[in-house]
Amino acid sequence: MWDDLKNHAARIGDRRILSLFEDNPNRATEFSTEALGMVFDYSKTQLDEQIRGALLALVERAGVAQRREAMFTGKKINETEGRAVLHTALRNLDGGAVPVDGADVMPGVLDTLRRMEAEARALRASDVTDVVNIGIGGSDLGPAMAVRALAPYHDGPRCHFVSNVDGADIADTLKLCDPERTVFIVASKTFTTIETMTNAQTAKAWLVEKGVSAEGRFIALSSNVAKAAEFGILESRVFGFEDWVGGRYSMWGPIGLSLMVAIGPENFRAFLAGGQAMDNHFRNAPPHENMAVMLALVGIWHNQVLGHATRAVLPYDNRLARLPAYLQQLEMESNGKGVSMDGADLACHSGPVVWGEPGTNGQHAFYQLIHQGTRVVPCEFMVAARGHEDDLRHHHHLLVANCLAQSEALMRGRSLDEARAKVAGQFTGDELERQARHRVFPGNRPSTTLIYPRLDPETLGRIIALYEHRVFVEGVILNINSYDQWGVELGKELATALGPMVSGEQDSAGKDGSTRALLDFIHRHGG
Ligand SMILES: O=P(O)(O)OC[C@H]1O[C@H](O)[C@H](O)[C@@H](O)[C@@H]1O
Repeated sequence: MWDDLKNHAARIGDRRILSLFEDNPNRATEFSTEALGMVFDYSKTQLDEQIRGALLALVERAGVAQRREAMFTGKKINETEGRAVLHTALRNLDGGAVPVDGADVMPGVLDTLRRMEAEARALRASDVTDVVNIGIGGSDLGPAMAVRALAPYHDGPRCHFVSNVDGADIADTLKLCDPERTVFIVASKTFTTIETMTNAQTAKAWLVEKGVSAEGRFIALSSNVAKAAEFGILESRVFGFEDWVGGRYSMWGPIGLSLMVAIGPENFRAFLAGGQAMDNHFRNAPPHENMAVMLALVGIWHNQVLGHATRAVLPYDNRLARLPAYLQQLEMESNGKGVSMDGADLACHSGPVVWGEPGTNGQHAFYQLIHQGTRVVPCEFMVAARGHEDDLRHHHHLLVANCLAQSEALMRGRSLDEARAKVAGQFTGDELERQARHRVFPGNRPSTTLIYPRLDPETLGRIIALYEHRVFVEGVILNINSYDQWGVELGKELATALGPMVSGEQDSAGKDGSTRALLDFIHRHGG
């Protein structure tokens, strides 16, 4: 199968993407997927009928449909941790029963959702002005991204996000808060993560220092209810979730509490409904009309087949500024693995490096490399037809024009002849030639565009669920367990061992020369 795809790559050679549009006037519709009011346009890539067919054969051969049913029905597809993968249950608002080990998880899910709603309503009605979410990774990136994304719906208390163990993070945040009117949400699935526990203790100490009782000022979001109680958080303010919710998939449940406080329970339900609608689409649409499947296949084509090691996520939607960071965890922690399900070396490359920034800012920074660098960076553009600022429609028109211009420029490029014509009035002879070469754009660079009406809560839910399912499909095709993260363990172990060496309680004997020299520098400079 991979050979088949490699043969297609050889067949197309340096074929111009633009010529595919000339050959087929319906290409834009035939090579895009429409679902739930959004369009995923992958026509500005090299995909043709045959390549799409070969990619769809991968879906069939990997058993994506069977694996998908196994996920939705609570089978323990996270095999290295022996867990089901059921973040979809958290948004299964009007769906049926979801069994894990023979018991329906839905009554518990809906009960927790109602408790969260009561808590959010109480907080929104209280004199609390600031809510600080203390969490990291999956207990931070989702709500932090979404609170920013849905700013136009934010009518609750201010929300802050403290994640880094760097004291600067919490210190800068606490400066903005009134201790009498601040509530801390300690978000940690395990309730053992050192960064989060350290920040939570610092928050508690800050309240004490300010003469404010910590009682009633802390809420816990965790699957380790016992640990949360040990920290002194009232049981009624602990919102639990089960081990079948992975950290980076957890914003749909209790980890989303800060978002619910910000935008209100109704809007949060709309976000969940958007996710659920994408689940239904993913579960029911045939592969070639399935947005998540096609998004995954385009990714596989660019990364595993053509060998482009990175992909850029470029939202032309400033409120999605944290989406690239969110997707970095979602995609790279899920599919950044070198071993397949059965423990063998992966037969192809793992998932790509994901990076990006909102447009148009990125254009004035790194797009130079995207247009003229020697490596190809497949770009994933995202844009809303309409913004929220109706009185600033001219801004939105410029934003959209830039988004469309970039994908067109990447595809079209600028030939040497065109470049010569650009500088003909300024230079002559060899100098004209030299100057022209600098102005050539190779073009033929692939991009996709996800376009949606407007970034409202439901649409955000659809987009996030879409990317979750894309990761799932890529993971199944690569035969990766997308739901564990053993690769983060070693650094944590070594950090624990290094702690006393940094503080000077223990000497650094046995460490490598570089680590010892760095420790030495820190000690010499008062660290
Ligand atoms: O929610 P927590 O248990 O505190 O975990 C926070 C994060 O830390 C870990 O190191 C994992 O790599 C992440 O997947 C997780 O989201």
